[in-house]
Amino acid sequence: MTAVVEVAGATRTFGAVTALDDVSLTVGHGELVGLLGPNGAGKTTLLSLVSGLRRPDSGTVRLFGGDPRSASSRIALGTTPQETGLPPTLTVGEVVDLVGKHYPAPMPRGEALARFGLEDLVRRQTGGLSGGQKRRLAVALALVGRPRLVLLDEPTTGLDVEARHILWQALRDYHADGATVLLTSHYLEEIEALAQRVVVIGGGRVLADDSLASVLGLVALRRVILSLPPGHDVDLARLPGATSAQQGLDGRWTVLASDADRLVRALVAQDVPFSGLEMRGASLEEAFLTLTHEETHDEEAVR
Ligand SMILES: Nc1ncnc2c1ncn2[C@@H]1O[C@H](COP(=O)(O)OP(=O)(O)OP(=O)(O)O)[C@@H](O)[C@H]1O
Repeated sequence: MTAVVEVAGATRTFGAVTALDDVSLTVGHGELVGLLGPNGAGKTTLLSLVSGLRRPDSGTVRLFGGDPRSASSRIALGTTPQETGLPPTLTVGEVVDLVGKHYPAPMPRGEALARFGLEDLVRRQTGGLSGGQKRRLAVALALVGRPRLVLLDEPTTGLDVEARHILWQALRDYHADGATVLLTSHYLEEIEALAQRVVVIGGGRVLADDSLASVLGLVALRRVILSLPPGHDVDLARLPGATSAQQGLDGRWTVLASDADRLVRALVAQDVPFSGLEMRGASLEEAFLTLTHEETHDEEAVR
C-alpha cells in the first residue's frame, strides 16, 4: 500500500539557515507519529513540505503518493497550523458549516462540536471565544472534512489541563476511527500520551525515529536522586554510569545515569555515605536532550 507521507532526502534552506537537512520520513496508514524537537528544529518546516505549503530545495515529498501541492492529494488532508485566524463575526456553528462545505462528506456540525466539547458554544461568535476555545475549534475544523491524514502543529499550546485532555481524547478517537496523525509538540507529556512512534528532530535532522518505548530505551537514561551529608565532597558526575549531576534547592542531588546499576555499585564500592536513594525513569525531555547532546558530540568528534 502507498505510504501516506513519503519524504526522501528533503533539504530546505531559508537564506543562510538550513531548516531541514536531508530528512527522510515515511508515515504509513493509521500511524500516530509525534515529531519532537526544540524551537527551530525544523518541525514546522517539515509539516509545511508535507502539506504542500512549501517545496523542498532538494529531495522529494509525496502525499498519498501524489504531489502535496495538488488539490487531489490535499483533499484528504486536515491541518491546524500553530496560529489560526477565525472570522470573528461568524458563530462557531457557521464556521464549522463553512469549512465543511469544502469537503465531499463532512462531519455533521453536531458531531464535530461534540468531539471537542464545543456544543454549548455553537451560537457564540468566534471573536468572543477564549484562546483555549479557539484552539479546540481550530482542531475541530481540521477534522470536519474527515481527512485521512491530520497534521497538527503544537495542537494544545496555551490550553489548560482539562481542554488539553478533551483534545487528546478527540485525537485518540479520530485516530481509532482509522486516520493517520502527525503532530508536533513541545509538551513531552503530549507526545507520551498520544504518539506510538516518535521522530526526534534537531538541527534540521532526524536524530531518532522509533517507537516511544524504543526512543526512551535508546538512551536508557535514569534519574538517581540521593542526599549526601553536608560538606561531603564527591564528584557524582564523574562516577561510572553517571552522565551529569545537579544539586537541587532542597540540597538533594539528581544524577542522570546512562547505567544506573553501575552508578549505584560505584556509590557503594567507594563508600559514598548517601541516603534516601530514589530512582526514576527519564522523561522524554531528558532522553531527547541526551540524543541532541550525543549528536553534537559526534559532530565534534568528526571535526
Ligand atoms: N520563513 C522563514 N524565513 C526564514 N527562516 C525560517 C523561516 N521558516 C523557518 N525558518 C528557520 O528555519 C529553522 C526551522 O524552523 P521551524 O519553524 O521549522 O522549526 P520548529 O521546529 O517548528 O520550531 P518551533 O518549535 O519553534 O515552532 C529555524 O531556524 C527558523 O528560524
